[in-house]
Amino acid sequence: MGKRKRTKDKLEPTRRDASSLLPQKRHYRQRAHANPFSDHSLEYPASPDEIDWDTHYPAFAGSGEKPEFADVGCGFGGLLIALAPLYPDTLMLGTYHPMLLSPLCASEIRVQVSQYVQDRIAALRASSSAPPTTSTAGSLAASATAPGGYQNVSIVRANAMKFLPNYFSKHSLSALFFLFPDPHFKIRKHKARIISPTLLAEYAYVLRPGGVVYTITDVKDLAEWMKAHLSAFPLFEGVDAETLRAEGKGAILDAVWNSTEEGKKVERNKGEKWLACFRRIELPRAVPAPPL
Ligand SMILES: C[S@@+](CC[C@H](N)C(=O)[O-])C[C@H]1O[C@@H](n2cnc3c(N)ncnc32)[C@H](O)[C@@H]1O
Repeated sequence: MGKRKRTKDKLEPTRRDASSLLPQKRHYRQRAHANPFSDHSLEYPASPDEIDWDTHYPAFAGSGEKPEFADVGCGFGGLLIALAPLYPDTLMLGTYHPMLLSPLCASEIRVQVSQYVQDRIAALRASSSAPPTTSTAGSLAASATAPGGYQNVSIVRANAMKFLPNYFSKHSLSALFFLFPDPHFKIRKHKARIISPTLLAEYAYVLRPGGVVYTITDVKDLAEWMKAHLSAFPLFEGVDAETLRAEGKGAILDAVWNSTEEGKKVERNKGEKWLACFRRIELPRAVPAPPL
């Protein structure tokens, strides 16, 4: 009798034992036909009070809790998934651009990616509430014991450059993340950058005094751009990593540095990363007037 070939089907059940609950990125590809400027097909809430947060965070239903951490441009959700068990009582919301094909995350087509992250959160929640199995999948095994069971994370498809205050009320956030944002290299595209003087006023509005803006990028020019704009804005001031670590925010810094999919890609490619953090201060500080 000849050797029997191990077919794909025969391998499937074993592989499924370990990872079937978690969605796989390769199943979430889609045509790249989206019109980058048409995000108006989405309906936006008129204000954060119109949002049914209970559907986002069912385990917190009726608590009146609202998101306190916002990851603007959350990609494949790495930061949220890393932070969720560290702050199980803090609600976190990630946003995506609803349509645009990111020049940097070329494989990310929003609808598909947001579906992937939604499925990822659902799978982590389900595996956290299920009795432990003999699964060897590290992330699932870890999720089964994760404090809070990922009930505190959710995402929305929303253009944060236009609608952030529709999701977050005044001073409601204690942390705002811009991790590896799209660089928009060309000068004529700089207006599309997620950090700009006009938008900083909105970020200062949704962040509470004492709250922190975390930025990181592997693009030096963008790092300088973000630092220059944030430093020049009267309601933000730079805060160094040592100070944040002394305040107990070291785990956040580690997640910002290590946990996102873009960050991991930069790591694999041995690229450099530039981290910069800024505190939302209570009263505007004097800043030098720009040269005429
Ligand atoms: C390069 S990816 C970075 C993803 C993730 N932060 C990471 O580090 O892996 C840029 C992200 O920004 C999001 N994005 C771009 N423009 C946006 C906008 N105007 N509003 C909300 N999200 C936006 C994209 O959907 C994408 O998730």
